[in-house]
Amino acid sequence: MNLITFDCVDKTFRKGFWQKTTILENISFSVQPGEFVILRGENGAGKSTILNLALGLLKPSNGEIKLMERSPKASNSKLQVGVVLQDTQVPPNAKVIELVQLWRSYYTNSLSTEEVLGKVNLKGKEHLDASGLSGGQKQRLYFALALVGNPQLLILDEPTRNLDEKGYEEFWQQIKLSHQAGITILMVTNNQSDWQELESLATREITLHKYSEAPATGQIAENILKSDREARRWRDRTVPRLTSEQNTTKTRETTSNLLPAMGGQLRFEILQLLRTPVFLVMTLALVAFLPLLKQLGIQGDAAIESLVSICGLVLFTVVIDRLGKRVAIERSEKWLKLLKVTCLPPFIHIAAKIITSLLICTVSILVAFILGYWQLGIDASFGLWTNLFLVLIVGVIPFAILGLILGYLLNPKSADSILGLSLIIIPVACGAFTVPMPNYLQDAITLLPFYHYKESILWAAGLDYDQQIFLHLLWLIWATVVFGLIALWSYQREQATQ
Ligand SMILES: Nc1ncnc2c1ncn2[C@@H]1O[C@H](COP(=O)(O)OP(=O)(O)OP(=O)(O)O)[C@@H](O)[C@H]1O
Repeated sequence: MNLITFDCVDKTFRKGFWQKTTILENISFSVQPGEFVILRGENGAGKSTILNLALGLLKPSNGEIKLMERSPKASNSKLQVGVVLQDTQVPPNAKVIELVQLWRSYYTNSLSTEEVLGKVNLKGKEHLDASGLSGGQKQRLYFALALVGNPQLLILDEPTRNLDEKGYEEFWQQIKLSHQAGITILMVTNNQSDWQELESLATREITLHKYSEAPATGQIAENILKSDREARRWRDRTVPRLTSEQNTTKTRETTSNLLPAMGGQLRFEILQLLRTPVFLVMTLALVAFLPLLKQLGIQGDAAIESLVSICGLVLFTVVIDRLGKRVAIERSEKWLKLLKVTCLPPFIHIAAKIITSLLICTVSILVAFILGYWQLGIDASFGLWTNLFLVLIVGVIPFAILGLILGYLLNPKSADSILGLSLIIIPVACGAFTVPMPNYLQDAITLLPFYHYKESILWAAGLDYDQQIFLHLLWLIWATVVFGLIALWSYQREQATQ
């Protein structure tokens, strides 16, 4: 079994609208269990591109790539893979221990937090803000995250960058132990001092030539440094082999960890939310406008109508803005890239974000209802409040998914402008404010999911609506399915264009 297979792979990048640049052409190689492979080459030759392709972060222009005998885009291909890449970031407001615990929740066979922090000597730094760590400490943290899942394969891109002398020695100590324990390693390094260590460890060296300077034999040249038998003898000298029973356990334990991963991701999102409560405060501030309506003498049906309009607007703002902008920022800050090289399935990432936003929505609706009852004197039955709550919260799900789509497709600046604009256009389109418009525009509006959300809310609130509730609910279900599929596609597309 090959752990990594590249079969006749080409990679071109777009340069401007029309032009394309070829970076890799006809690249074939494989990495087998137990190997320690060095990938070297000049700056810009395409080494990181090869690693990004191997991890499914980029799509090959031609050819086939397999990671652990699966498509590298499938999250379960990374169940036994630990990764340190260049150009990734930890999120702001997350502590070292929280990141390690988050990673632990993804893997069934994970190491304990203590063990993994001990391996990279970050003990005592558990409660520090991860984004505030020094460059070398961050590099140790990335290595810790790579080791957490107890991987069989380590993919490391310039892992010794920024390490001080002590960090460097500790890193190589861990690498030796990992390799002795049978972990396969693919490492990219241009650091000259690494070569001293690599001389005794590496089993194979792959040299990558720049596409434009490649010899007739092709872009890659392989050099065996240690025969298979020699490498195995070296490992056998230092570690006892796994018994067949231990081997079976290891294989059995590599199924995905969906529920704990969902729990871990949710806990992490909620912590992030509580540490940056701007959204919660802003949302509550908007809802707190309700008592003003009392001063204006608004009562009865008009009071319910105002209440549901404000709720709809607040919910829409929360899901579109929070999800869209947050995801766009996470992408540009390369935090998403760090998540994508784990085995976290995309739907868990998407679901955890949506659920946290729905939590903010729930708090806002409850505050609005309490104010409606207390300040505006809305005396509705328990059944009506419940029905209204359910329609408000369930009906906003397609828009939450739409927010995610925008976040995956746009950069933070464009996301900000488009989201800002939509917050004006959509309420007008839904009739929250009366603006004269031609008939054809009014007809076109009935095709928008926003219109169906508004009509469903009016129905739930017992107000005047167009008597087509099943049609509206069907439209919202249809929009959820279609937006859900587009969200998964845009997540994949984002992977392909990073
Ligand atoms: N997403 C991208 N879009 C366009 N060009 C890209 C993209 N990613 C990489 N490149 C180009 O591909 C080439 C190879 O880049 P890559 O980072 O793989 O090289 P490298 O061998 O890892 O370099 P280094 O040793 O400096 O890290 C570079 O010319 C780079 O500009």
